[in-house]
Amino acid sequence: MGSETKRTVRWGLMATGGIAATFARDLLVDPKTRDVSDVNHIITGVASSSSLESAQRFVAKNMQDSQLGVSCATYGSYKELVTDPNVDIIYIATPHSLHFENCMLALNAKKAVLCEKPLTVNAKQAKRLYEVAAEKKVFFMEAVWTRFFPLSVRVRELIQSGEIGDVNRVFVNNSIGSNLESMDLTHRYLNMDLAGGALLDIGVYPLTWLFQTLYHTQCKGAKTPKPPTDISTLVEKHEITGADRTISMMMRFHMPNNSGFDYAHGIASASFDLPDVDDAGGPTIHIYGREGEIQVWGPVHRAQSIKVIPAKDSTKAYTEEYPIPAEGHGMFWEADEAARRLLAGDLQSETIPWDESVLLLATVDEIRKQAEISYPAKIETTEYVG
Ligand SMILES: NC(=O)C1=CN([C@@H]2O[C@H](COP(=O)(O)OP(=O)(O)OC[C@H]3O[C@@H](n4cnc5c(N)ncnc54)[C@H](OP(=O)(O)O)[C@@H]3O)[C@@H](O)[C@H]2O)C=CC1
Ligand SMILES: O=C1OC[C@@H](O)[C@H](O)[C@H]1O
Repeated sequence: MGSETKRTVRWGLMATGGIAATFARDLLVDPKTRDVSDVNHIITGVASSSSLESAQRFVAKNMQDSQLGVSCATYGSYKELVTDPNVDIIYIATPHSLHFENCMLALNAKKAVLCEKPLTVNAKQAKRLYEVAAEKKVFFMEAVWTRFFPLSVRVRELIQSGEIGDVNRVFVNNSIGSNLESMDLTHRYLNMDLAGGALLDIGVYPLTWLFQTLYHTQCKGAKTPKPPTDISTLVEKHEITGADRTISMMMRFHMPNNSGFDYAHGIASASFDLPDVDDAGGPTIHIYGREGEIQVWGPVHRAQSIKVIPAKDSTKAYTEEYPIPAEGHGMFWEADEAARRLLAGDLQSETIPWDESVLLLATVDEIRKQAEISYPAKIETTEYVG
C-alpha cells in the first residue's frame, strides 16, 4: 500500500441513529492508526428523515472535532442527500425494513452504497438491488463489517492454507444478553414492522461465520461449492410481537475442495436473551478440522483473539490477538474496503460478493420459512415506487 497515493472518499450518512454515530466516529479515526495509507475518509453529508435539526445535532455531537476543517451538509430528507454532488458513497443505517427502499433511492441516483446488515429482508430484494447496481454501474456492498476484521482475514487464510486440515464442522454462538422484558414493543428488536427478531439482527453474524469458513474459503478452490442443504431450525418467539428471540440453525455445507470427507456441518445459534460472552467466557466459535481446531474468542461480530490447537499435539497450541486500534469500534476496515473498491472502479467487493450476500439471505429465507417468521407484505416487496 505504501507507494500508492492516499485518496479521499466523501461519505454521506443516511440516518442518525445508534450505528450511524458509531460508524461516523470510526470513519474519522486517522487511518495511520491501523497502518492504512492508501485511503482516507471524510463525511460531507448527513441526512435525517426526522428533521434537519436532527442531522445538525448529529454533526455537532459526533463529528465536529475530527473533520479537520471539512464542512458537512445537513439534510432533513434522504432524497436531498442522494443528489448531493459532494458525496461519493452513501452509508445506509436505517432499520432493516427500510434497506430495500433506501438502497433503491441511492442506486437510482447513481450513488455508490454501503448498506448495513442484513442487506434486505429477503433474498429477492437483495437480488433486485444488485441488478439495479449493475444497470447503473455503481459500487454496492453489504456492510458485514466482521468480514473485514484482520482476525477474519487471518482465519480464512489459516483455513485455506490447510493449518487445521479439511474443515468438517463449525459451531457459532452469538448471544447479546438484552433484557427484552424491559424494552418497548416498538423497539427494532421486537417490532415486526421493522423486520425485528434475532435472526435478521444478530443471527446473520453466525451465518456470516458459517459462510466465511465453509463457503467463501471453498470459492477460492478449484471446484465450485454448492449452497448449504438440509437446513433445520429451532425458534423461540416473543410472546406478544412474535419476533424470534432465540434461534438455532443447522445445515450441511458441501466442501468440494476438501481432500477427504467433502461435507461440513454448520451449527449456529443467536439469542437476544442469553448473556454476551467476552474473552473471559471462552470461545464463541469453534472451527473443527481433521488436523486441528481454530477457536475464536469474544463476541462473534467483533472478536479479537483466536487460538489454534493442532490435533496431534495440543501443547503446540498458539493464540493470536487482534485488538481494535485507536479505541475504534472496528467499522473502519469495511469502510477502507468500500473506499478502495470505489476508487478502483469496481462494482463489488470480493470479500462479500453480491452472489454470496444473496445466497446467505436465501438461507435466511429458508430458516424463516421453517421458523414461521413472517413480516408485513409492504416490507417484503420488491416493488419500488420512488
Ligand atoms: N454493524 C453493526 O454492528 C450494527 C448494525 N446495525 C444495523 O444498523 C441498522 C440501524 O440500527 P440502529 O442504528 O441500531 O437503529 P436506530 O434505531 O438507533 O437508528 C435507526 C435510524 O434510522 C432512521 N429511521 C428512518 N425511518 C425509521 C423508522 N421508521 N423507524 C426507526 N428509525 C428510522 C432514524 O434516523 P433519522 O431519523 O435520522 O432518519 C433512526 O435514528 C439496522 O439495520 C441494524 O441491523 C445496528 C447496530 C450495530
Ligand atoms: O449488528 C448488531 O450487532 C450488535 C448488536 O448489539 C446490534 O443489535 C446488532 O444490530
